[in-house]
Amino acid sequence: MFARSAARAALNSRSFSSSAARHTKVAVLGAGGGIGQPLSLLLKTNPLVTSLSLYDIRGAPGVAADVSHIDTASEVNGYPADKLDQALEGVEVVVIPAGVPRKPGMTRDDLFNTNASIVRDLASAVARVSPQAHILVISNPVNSTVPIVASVLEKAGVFDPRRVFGVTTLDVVRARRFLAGVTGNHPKDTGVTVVGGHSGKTIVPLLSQTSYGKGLDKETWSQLVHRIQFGGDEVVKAKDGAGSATLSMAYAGAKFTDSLLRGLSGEKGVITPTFVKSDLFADQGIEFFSSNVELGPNGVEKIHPLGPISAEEQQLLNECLPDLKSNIEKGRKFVEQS
Ligand SMILES: NC(=O)C1=CN([C@@H]2O[C@H](COP(=O)(O)OP(=O)(O)OC[C@H]3O[C@@H](n4cnc5c(N)ncnc54)[C@H](O)[C@@H]3O)[C@@H](O)[C@H]2O)C=CC1
Ligand SMILES: O=C([O-])CC(=O)C(=O)O
Repeated sequence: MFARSAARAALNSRSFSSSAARHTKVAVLGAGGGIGQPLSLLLKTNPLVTSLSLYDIRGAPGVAADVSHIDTASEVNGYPADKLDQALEGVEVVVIPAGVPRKPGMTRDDLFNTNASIVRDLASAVARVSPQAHILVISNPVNSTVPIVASVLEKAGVFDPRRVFGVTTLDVVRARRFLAGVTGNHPKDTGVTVVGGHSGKTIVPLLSQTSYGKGLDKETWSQLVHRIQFGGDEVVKAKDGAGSATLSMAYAGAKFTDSLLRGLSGEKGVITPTFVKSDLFADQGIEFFSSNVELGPNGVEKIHPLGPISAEEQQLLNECLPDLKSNIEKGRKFVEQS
């Protein structure tokens, strides 16, 4: 009897302290867009989110009114173009899908001219209003927009490399799904670590590290790698001018946000690839790199090394690094010259 009531008391105190630790206010900047709307919906269903702040230069109050009727505990507020600072007040996690998407024939780098200044200005507002926030960058080109955010925060004197993330989760989601399609297994059994950056040849899937991926014949392997690297183009082509991946990206963005929130709330062993400031290839002048990262109460807790990779994967990595370096430098230079 005593043991049971003591156990119940312990449970109650644990749930009290964990809910106290989990009062997380999350902002979505670009909430009215193709990604922003379903992402806001998915975040509304996440019990780790207690308050959702939806901002866009177009349509956020409408999205917020709609999403706010969903019967989960979190509160939702929408903010129009001139209320960015209010949207960011007290926010701990900021997810940024603001910016233009690709049309057929464009590379992600072709988005730089429009999206660089959008991301720079949003990052400046975060630096001013909620400098402690964790920033999750979805806007492309991620290889450049993440360095832009870092540079803006550095200029403002508030950069903490543990709190800035490029969301590369869609590459991981695709790799898992496409590998399952090839092997006939359930995707839950075909997890793949994807490293590097988030565009074309900078996306490097480490299939040799998975039991289902390492036995593939050469032809199947190279088709699979190509599909993972250029999965975004598949969607851009199929949408035929109407944009790029939005629904799968919202899923991936919600998945990564959930991982971060679990880490922030003290869960151990939350490990996922994300594009962060990293020492892994710093000796080659590459400041940011996506690899498995352990997430914890402070954001990035530990950056894992790549682990053993095959000769073919080493070749992919060799092709990734020069492009990644120039994408990063382009982002850095943009803020220097702003
Ligand atoms: N990291 C990744 O894996 C992926 C990234 N993306 C990128 O995400 C971005 C958004 O894509 P979509 O949602 O499809 O585009 P979209 O055009 O449907 O939505 C973008 C939204 O951003 C808003 N916006 C523009 N400037 C803004 C500003 N200064 N402040 C706040 N909001 C602003 C627009 O009003 C619009 O509602 C694109 O750059 C796209 O390339 C897309 C898919 C995957
Ligand atoms: O391909 C695009 O432009 C959007 C994107 O980043 C992706 O789907 O991976």
